Amino acid sequence: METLDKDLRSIQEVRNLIKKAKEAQAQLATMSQEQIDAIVKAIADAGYQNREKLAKMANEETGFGRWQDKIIKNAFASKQVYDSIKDMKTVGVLKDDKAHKVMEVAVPVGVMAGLIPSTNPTSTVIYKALIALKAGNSIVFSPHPNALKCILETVKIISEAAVKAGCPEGAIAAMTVPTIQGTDQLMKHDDVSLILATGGTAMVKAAYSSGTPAIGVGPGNGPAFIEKSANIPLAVKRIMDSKTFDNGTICASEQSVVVEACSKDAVIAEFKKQGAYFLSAEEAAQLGKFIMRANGTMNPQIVGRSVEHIAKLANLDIPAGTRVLIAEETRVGRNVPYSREKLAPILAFYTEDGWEAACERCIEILNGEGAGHTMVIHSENEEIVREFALKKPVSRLLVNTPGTLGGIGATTAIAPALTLGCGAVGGSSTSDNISPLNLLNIRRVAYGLREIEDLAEKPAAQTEAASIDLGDKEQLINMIVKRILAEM
Ligand SMILES: CC(=O)SCCNC(=O)CCNC(=O)[C@H](O)C(C)(C)COP(=O)(O)OP(=O)(O)OC[C@H]1O[C@@H](n2cnc3c(N)ncnc32)[C@H](O)[C@@H]1OP(=O)(O)O
Repeated sequence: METLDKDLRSIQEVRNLIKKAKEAQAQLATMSQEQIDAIVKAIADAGYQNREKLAKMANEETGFGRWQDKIIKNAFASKQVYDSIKDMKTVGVLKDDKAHKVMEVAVPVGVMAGLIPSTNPTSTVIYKALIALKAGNSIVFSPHPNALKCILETVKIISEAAVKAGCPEGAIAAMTVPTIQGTDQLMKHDDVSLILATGGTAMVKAAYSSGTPAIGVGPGNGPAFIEKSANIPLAVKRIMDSKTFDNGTICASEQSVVVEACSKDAVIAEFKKQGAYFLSAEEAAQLGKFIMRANGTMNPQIVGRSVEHIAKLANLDIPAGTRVLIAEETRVGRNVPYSREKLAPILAFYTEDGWEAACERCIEILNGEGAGHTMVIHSENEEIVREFALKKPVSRLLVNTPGTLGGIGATTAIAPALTLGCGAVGGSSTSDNISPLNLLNIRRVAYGLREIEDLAEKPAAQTEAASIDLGDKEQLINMIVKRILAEM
């Protein structure tokens, strides 16, 4: 009875939020680029100013990650994302190609639904609000229930700042009673035009099945291949820094390391030197039981947790100061937990004979889970990087950079984003790092350049066409019939 009541309240709330968001969007649609940009700047400034408070709230509420790193994530989502979009033209005429007589006009999609994960809650709200508003849309958030408080606080802070900068009330809103039924209603509502879904596989699938256009992010599971020409200490440092960043909660983070047999010893020695602990077969089996839940999905008990926490959970005795746990693995599959996505400081370690075998292993891992997402290669050999680029089922092949920060565009020049498209192979409509340009439609105003008869290929026919009076339908049909008969 109580659940039913909660569901009804959630559905009713969603309907109200969508109604207001629709009215707000109608006003946004009349605003100039300058007015929209002022709102977007206010959101970015508010997110940045509150980065520490929101980071601490997210960490405290979810138990995931490290608040120190969440500050960096909030700063990234506000400042770096803002810098990358601030000069983007997103309102009115985007392009006017006088030579080809085609003009492009931006058309906001309307009201958006934003699903927010518990792993990156506050940063994802700031990021999604920025890109939605920059494209002239309003957005209603569906918070992951385990991160409700910090998500609502973020929405409050940025929406108040936006309203002060001229944003209509209701353009940025969040469900305060998040239930599956309420979120379902949000995703299926006729007045919602686009869903931006980041979260667990089930929620992303629900978004795709809702009948509303959706941009979703499938699971990541990126391997990092250390090719023999790589600078091993630097490659290991980047992997360690990446895997420990916010305790591994970002989906572009490395999930396994693949090395060639010839450099195995050197790589293991370097990992140990930098604070990794290689689990024995028994220890790996013991910890392996905690990686997945019975239903085959990632176990929240290990997600975003420190090595000490995970070791205690699995009753492992590991050296103090260990930063990452590594298990040697030779298999890949749904029932091989180390070969799956582990948003925690845990890595699988594969050894292969030569780079071609390593290449095949990376493909096998990605086809097992994470196809279309991201992988990393550490190499000084351009030829091998090129070969990898041609073959891998990923949307981002990162080279000589940490996966976590490279994938989101913090240490690379790809678009700064916290929603990373996984392409068709990953069940996504785009392989882009999502930016405002993915959240608007383009109306093309195209002038006629030639008449129908100019489309005929044969010069003779063109001459004939030139002499036809376009108003004379009979003459035009006769000419077309004559041409068809001539070609038979
Ligand atoms: C760029 C990036 O880094 S994006 C990273 C995004 N990736 C992820 O978040 C990783 C995928 N997430 C997960 O696998 C899981 O969410 C975990 C492991 C992190 C956390 O697991 P849990 O806390 O059990 O959360 P889970 O997502 O399974 O959802 C718990 C419940 O909340 C519900 N729920 C989740 N999101 C919502 C929502 N937006 N609205 C309503 N209900 C929701 C789920 O349906 C589930 O309900 P149930 O218990 O009745 O089945």
